[in-house]
Amino acid sequence: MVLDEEQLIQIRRHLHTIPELALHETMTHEYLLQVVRSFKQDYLEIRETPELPTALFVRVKGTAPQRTIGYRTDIDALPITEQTGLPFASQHPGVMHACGHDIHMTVALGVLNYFAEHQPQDNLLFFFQPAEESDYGGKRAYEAGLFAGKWRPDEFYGLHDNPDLPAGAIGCRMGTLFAGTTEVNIDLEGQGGHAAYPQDANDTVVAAAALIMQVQTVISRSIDPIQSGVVTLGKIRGGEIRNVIAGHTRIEGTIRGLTQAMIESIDDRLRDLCAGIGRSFNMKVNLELNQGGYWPVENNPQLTKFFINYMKQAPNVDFVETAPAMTGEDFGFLLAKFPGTMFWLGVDDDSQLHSATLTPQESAIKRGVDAITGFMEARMNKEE
Ligand SMILES: CC(=O)N[C@@H](CCC[C@H](N)C(=O)O)C(=O)O
Repeated sequence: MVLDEEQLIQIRRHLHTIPELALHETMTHEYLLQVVRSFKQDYLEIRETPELPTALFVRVKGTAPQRTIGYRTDIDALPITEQTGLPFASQHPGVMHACGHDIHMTVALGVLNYFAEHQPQDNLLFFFQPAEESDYGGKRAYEAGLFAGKWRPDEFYGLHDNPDLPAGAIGCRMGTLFAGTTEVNIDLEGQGGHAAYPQDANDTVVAAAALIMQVQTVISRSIDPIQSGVVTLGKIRGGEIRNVIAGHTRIEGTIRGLTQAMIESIDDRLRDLCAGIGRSFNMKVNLELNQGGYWPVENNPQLTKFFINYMKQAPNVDFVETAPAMTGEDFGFLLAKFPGTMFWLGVDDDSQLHSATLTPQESAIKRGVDAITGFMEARMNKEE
């Protein structure tokens, strides 16, 4: 039976109650399995992967396959305490689907459900991916060899919800859609001591403050203003009590740039600044930069042209040509391995992604499912 809009919304609401952090998506995985097993099984093959236990792969066997079309959704949530007041709000304290991955999963299930009922011409591969917000599950899956043999997509598609677009609208662009990112961890190791005797200690809070202010000059003074980049230091932790000088402070942040060259040049400036602070404050400053799989999301020219042309002329699809965004996505890694397209699905909300009040419009789900199934059917009827 093809899921109707109400059933899709119920699935989304259940997923919304059980958000889980990267690589810990066990309840989500179980629920996804349960839903997929409730679909018509004639053309489906479900695969669990001990190498990446919370991932789920589902293959739909085509009638006369010329290719395998991949579709990826992320499944993890964020360490945010929900403040929506919704009756189906998160039941997991301190964790929330604040980036809309509950919407992403539901759209993927809707598309899969449609093709479980209407056997496609090409093979389809659905990848329910753990760890998008951190820990780069897409890269992990690739490096564990999970896309080998019949599980290799010839082309790959995936979406992200977008509160700034009308509910159900599809947004996309040729070229770079999302930035590449580098996760930044900085540990300052000084000498703790009594608050009254700074001369005998080496204060990492003061050094961290100086470093944070210097980092603010990277974008404004070291980067071509015509291009763009971001450095956000989102977390700092140092010291335990007001009257003890902190011997250790940790800063965590993220670097963003639309090209790999930009990311690498910001990485280099950060290395220089950390080394300089280490020298001037006479302490160890350990900088760890980890790009993981968060490469710039580069849409494939040929496939994206076809995608955009389809969406522009499809009845019932509002298509919006979008600008590049500084959000990151480890789908960028997978798109560097397999050609494909990432796109936005509008969910029309005043709250931004990663906000405790994010409330995507649920009408976007069915419209997203219809747009994607229509696109996939059109793609299957194309020779190359
Ligand atoms: C769509 C989205 O919000 N993605 C995340 C990806 C995070 C990448 C990485 N963990 C980092 O923090 O650099 C984003 O924050 O853009």
